[in-house]
Amino acid sequence: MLQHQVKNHGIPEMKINSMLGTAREFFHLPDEERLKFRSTDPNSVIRLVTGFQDKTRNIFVSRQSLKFHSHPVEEYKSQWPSNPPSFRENVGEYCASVREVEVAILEAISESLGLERDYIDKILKGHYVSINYYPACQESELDVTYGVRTHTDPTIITILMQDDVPGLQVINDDKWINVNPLPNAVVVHVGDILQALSNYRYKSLLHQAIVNCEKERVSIASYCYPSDDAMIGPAKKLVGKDHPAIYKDFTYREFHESMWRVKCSTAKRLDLFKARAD
Ligand SMILES: O=C(O)CCC(=O)C(=O)O
Ligand SMILES: [Fe+2]
Repeated sequence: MLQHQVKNHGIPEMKINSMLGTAREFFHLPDEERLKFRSTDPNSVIRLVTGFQDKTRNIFVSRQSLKFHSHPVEEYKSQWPSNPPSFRENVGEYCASVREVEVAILEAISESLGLERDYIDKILKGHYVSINYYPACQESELDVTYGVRTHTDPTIITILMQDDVPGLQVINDDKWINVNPLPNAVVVHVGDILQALSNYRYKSLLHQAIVNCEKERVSIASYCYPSDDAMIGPAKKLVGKDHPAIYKDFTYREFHESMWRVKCSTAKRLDLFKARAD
């Protein structure tokens, strides 16, 4: 499994619509209201990231995103925006529902690997949300404007909810394919941590988002990640004579730290933790 759209996940349609509506409202607020959350510190509890020019490739990355910690909801809620007034309630309810889906999927993944059902739950810590907003772009900017550049997520899994505007693309046999939104479905991506932990049985997904000239687009990414001290090398049960360990043991803290320190394409991020240099 690289990526799946999952329906009947149990998140009520009403909560999905409220979440997407609140997200849109937030990004329609006046600049000064949103920019209060701007920060370049990746460790801040909440931060707004705005569009920027990637000079090395001469492209404009148009995504704006509000990124924040969200589990447990009660611990972080007071630091979330109070404008629009529905934000804390709608986002809190959505996040609590997503968490349940996340745990169920992680249990199924653990079992599919022949590990104890709670193997991944045990190292699970947080849940980090990125509310992504892609303004409609001008036709003339199409060649130079990206939504989000090609990347893999530094997560165990990511649960992505998109509105009804297409934009997400995933790689399949070296070709980009569109993941057109299905009503109320969530997209589940495998992230880098699951790739390491599963000793490459699951492979993290290369994806990107393109922009649309007719309509703005909103997506909600829920990133599920381990605690700082969690060991995220291959599970011992998945290593043997026929399956040498592809990665060494490392902590999530080491991974996270190197992610910000070492400038390399996200697809190469895990190479730093390989058991043997090829
Ligand atoms: O908006 C999308 O479809 C993709 C967003 C994404 O890849 C992310 O937030 O990591
Ligand atoms: Fe992503």
